Amino acid sequence: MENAPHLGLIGLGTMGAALALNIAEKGNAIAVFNRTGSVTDAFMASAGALAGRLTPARTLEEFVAAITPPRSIILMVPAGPVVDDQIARLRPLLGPGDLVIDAGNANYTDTERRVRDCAGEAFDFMGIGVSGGEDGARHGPSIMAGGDAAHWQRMGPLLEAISAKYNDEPCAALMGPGGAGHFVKMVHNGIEYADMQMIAETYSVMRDGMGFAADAVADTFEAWNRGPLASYLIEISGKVARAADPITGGPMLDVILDKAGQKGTGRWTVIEAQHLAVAIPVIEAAVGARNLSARLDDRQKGARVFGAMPQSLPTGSLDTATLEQALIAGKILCYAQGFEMLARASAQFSWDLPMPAIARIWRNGCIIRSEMLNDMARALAEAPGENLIFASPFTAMLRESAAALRKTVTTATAAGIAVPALAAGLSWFDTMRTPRTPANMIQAQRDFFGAHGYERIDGKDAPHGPWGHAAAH
Ligand SMILES: NC(=O)C1=CN([C@@H]2O[C@H](COP(=O)(O)OP(=O)(O)OC[C@H]3O[C@@H](n4cnc5c(N)ncnc54)[C@H](OP(=O)(O)O)[C@@H]3O)[C@@H](O)[C@H]2O)C=CC1
Ligand SMILES: O=C(CO)[C@H](O)[C@H](O)COP(=O)(O)O
Repeated sequence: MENAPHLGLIGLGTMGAALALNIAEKGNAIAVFNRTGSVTDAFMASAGALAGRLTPARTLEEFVAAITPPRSIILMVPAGPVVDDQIARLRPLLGPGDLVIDAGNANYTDTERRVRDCAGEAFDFMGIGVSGGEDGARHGPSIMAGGDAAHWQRMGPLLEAISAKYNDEPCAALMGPGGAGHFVKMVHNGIEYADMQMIAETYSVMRDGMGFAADAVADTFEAWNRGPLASYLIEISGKVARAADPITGGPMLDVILDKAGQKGTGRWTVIEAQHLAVAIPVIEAAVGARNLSARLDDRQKGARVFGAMPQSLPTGSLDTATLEQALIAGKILCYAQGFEMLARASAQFSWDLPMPAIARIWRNGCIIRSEMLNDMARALAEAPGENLIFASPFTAMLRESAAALRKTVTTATAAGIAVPALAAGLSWFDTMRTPRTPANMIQAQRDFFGAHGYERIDGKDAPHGPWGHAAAH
């Protein structure tokens, strides 16, 4: 039976190879195919004892023929046209009962379109979000599935088996129909961008403002990883800061160009947030910071024209305990925005997203896994409709940490250390506790130039003005 798979996987890159081995390790036979045949050979050579459960194929025809119907075929290829191309190539080879599963980082609108397009086909289609990088894919990722109950009934047991576990609970769940799984994965990545950016901002304060060498930065992150900030991203930040460059012998961080890459999921999150009219300024700032990081020439010109930033902080003006509290506050505010976006999408698209389950399956396996997500899962279960800042224990944590966030943002800003994500979190928080914002001025301006109208605070009728329109010229 080992060589009669119902399962297949296309795309033996970083994620696909690791996922295929994970699937095989859990006792499943699986056929594998990769566009470049030599990659398949290298993959099989590295599979060791698991090779007996793997059926390599040289052509797509051979691959499909090697899978016993009903077939479940996982795609692990780059998002976008490559997925459409793979589906088009598979179309003539598949039959009733077959299921194609896109496990890459697809844009959820593409997934919705593919689900619609497959409605008239013999085979079926579902999209799942997978997080955890190579190690997660190999040993247990977090899996956000999109599809209907029948899809989950069919694929759920396998997805749960290969997923990470938190206290024996699988970090895999059905998010909702169509593109819901990929939407949740997209927001996961938006939060990932923001988490990473805020950590990088505290690194900047330590490096540029406090004169910390890389080892001192590593010591700080290691210490934080033993407290409320304990998380995969803090852990790897400590390891990154500790690493030495094999060429110069100096800190690895010091030789890495400060130009952040991005494949699009963070940008998609920001775009979708605008469509949903939900404010996620911490994630927006993180995406903007990546964009600005690419403009090295302009940044060098700016330093020449206006004077270089940042400057050192006055001695004793900030310490690592304050920075840690600032990051705790920033993290809570960022997740509050991310979960609010998920709640808004859930209502807008009638998805009924399982909010507590989302926090639960992010507790392990994925890149944003952290201790705090356990409390978030509990808070979302107790008060599903409530923004996290109003939920226990986060209200109390914010009361304790908000002053540190303000001190960090103001002190860093005074020294020209850019902390856009932390500052965006603070402004959002300040707005969320402002009973009367200056939006009355916006409404008056809109009515002045466009007769858009406004509401009065006393509820009385207010058609327009009075603005004395001659004054406009
Ligand atoms: N890397 C990560 O940490 C994570 C990645 N993802 C997502 O998983 C998917 C795969 O990523 P990853 O494994 O990192 O990517 P890799 O670049 O490592 O692998 C890409 C795979 O896709 C194949 N491929 C590329 N272009 C084509 C094409 N035109 N036609 C057919 N096959 C093609 C490659 O085959 P060949 O060998 O022939 O080039 C290779 O097998 C992406 O959607 C990514 O966003 C999701 C979570 C984490
Ligand atoms: O999905 C992921 C992690 O969850 C991938 O690693 C993704 O590539 C990260 O996004 P980017 O490359 O834009 O930083």
